[in-house]
Amino acid sequence: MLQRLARLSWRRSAAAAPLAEALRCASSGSVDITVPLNFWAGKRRRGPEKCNTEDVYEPATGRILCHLEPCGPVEVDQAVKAAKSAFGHWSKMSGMERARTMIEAAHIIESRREEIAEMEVVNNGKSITEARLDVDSARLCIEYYAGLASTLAGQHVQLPGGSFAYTRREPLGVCVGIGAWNYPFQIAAWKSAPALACGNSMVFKPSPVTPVTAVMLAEIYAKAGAPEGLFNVVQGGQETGSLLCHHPDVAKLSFTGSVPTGQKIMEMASKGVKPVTLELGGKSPLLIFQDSDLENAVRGALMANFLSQGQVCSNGTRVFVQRDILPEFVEEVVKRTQAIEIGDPLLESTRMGALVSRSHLDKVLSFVDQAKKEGATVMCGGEPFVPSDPKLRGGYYMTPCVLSNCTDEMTCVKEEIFGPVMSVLSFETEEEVLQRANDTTLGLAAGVFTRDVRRAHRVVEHLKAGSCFINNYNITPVEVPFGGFKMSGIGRENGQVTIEYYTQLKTVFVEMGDVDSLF
Ligand SMILES: NC(=O)c1ccc[n+]([C@@H]2O[C@H](COP(=O)([O-])OP(=O)(O)OC[C@H]3O[C@@H](n4cnc5c(N)ncnc54)[C@H](O)[C@@H]3O)[C@@H](O)[C@H]2O)c1
Ligand SMILES: C[N+](C)(C)CCCC=O
Repeated sequence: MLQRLARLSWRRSAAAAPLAEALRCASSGSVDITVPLNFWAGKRRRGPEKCNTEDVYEPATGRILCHLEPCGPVEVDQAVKAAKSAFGHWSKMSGMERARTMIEAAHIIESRREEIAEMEVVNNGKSITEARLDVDSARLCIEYYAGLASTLAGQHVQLPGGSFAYTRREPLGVCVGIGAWNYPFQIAAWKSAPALACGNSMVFKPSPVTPVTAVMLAEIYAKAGAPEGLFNVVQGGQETGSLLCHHPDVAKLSFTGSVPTGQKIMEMASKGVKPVTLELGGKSPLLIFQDSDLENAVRGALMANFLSQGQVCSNGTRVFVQRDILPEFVEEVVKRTQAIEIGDPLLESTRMGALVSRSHLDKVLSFVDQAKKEGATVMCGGEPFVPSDPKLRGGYYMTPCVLSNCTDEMTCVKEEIFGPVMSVLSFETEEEVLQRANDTTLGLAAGVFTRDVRRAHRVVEHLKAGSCFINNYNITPVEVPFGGFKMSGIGRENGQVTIEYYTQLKTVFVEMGDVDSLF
């Protein structure tokens, strides 16, 4: 199935790139990608002729998957020019017309769901079950903003003497999207869908670690009838990213990634006074009160920590459990964590695949070592994992880890680990846990489990976080805004409010009488 779908899809691009034969896809360990991964003005394109290519790995096996050709100033400029030209046309279309193209793109994503999900797995290492949900979220986001495209409207304001003013919600122009590696296809869709719905065009730069699927989205928009240059992909790392941020024809920057990079993006944006959306890291608290439904609290804690091998910005990695239920909670969480099936991410039975890279795996494991040194107890996991299948032996696997006896000063409790490591802390009172939960510079998400409805709302009112969950965790319906407080970010993705981040308001005064001049 995988082989058939991958061949078909890459053959479709063969007219533009006779390199499609190079892709032989069957299962983990058998994919080679040699088709170009840059895309602008309607076509896949190679990077600069003389560039230092970078190896891209398949996390499940540790094999080289493809070679990244980072774009330089010439290519970035070509992509931005293409986007600028598409903007001229796209921004003049009605919302209904734009919606038609976007809905068609959503249909194509639906029909290619399996193939996109498989490519995401091959490049990112997450389980196929999760990758399918990510593709669904991307599609739903495009459908949702297609629905909003025709609703963009201004206000009419009556003024004295029959004069009036009205406001127009106008697109910004060429928007730049820069993505992280943990949700490559979904991030590309979460950024492009609202941008395009509002009449903007986009140049998107995926993480150099996961370059493969954003370009599939570019092909899909093109196939759906988008004007050439509407959604472009340039590959590369920080140099390419910074060329994009500084480009004078770029009107807006939307970034998903770490706090230190977000700070640099904001600095670069300040040079051109460009608006920014920043979706940054987190170290989110999950509060479990003793009156919780324990089964749901345990499920919530697992969802808050182990999706995508723990590489999720919103993860609730500081799990505060009220003292009376701590032993029972830890026992159950550990039992379920030990039962998580780790292995080939393309197998249906796998629940945890490989971390994204060797260096990231080493970093996560070093956090576990540090936690031990600082006095935390490893209740389970935290070790490298070597699957029995020989082809997976070079992959980047580890056993999911639960740490107990954690205290607020420990590194594992203070820093974003971005791996499958849950830190469990105990607390006595609501007041105490709120103070400790908020004692961080970050504020992406937070959760509370309790059966007491009044406490639930009282607690979320005091939690300083952009996304709060009551009796659930890590669900992100696209109709609902997502984003952080404090150093976790600026602006929101998803929901109606995001329209405001991809448009600007023009006010028009209309005089119906004579000019009342003071001179
Ligand atoms: N809040 C959210 O929605 C969200 C979602 C996913 C990931 N994240 C965060 O992302 C981080 C992990 O992702 P990462 O390691 O890819 O982050 P990162 O900051 O290292 O890189 C993110 C992107 O920025 C680019 N980049 C790096 N330096 C740049 C520069 N100077 N100028 C322009 N672009 C530059 C990278 O090439 C990449 O595409 C975690 O901190 C995680 O919490 C946040
Ligand atoms: C879909 N999730 C799991 C909530 C992830 C949102 C994006 C953050 O990394």
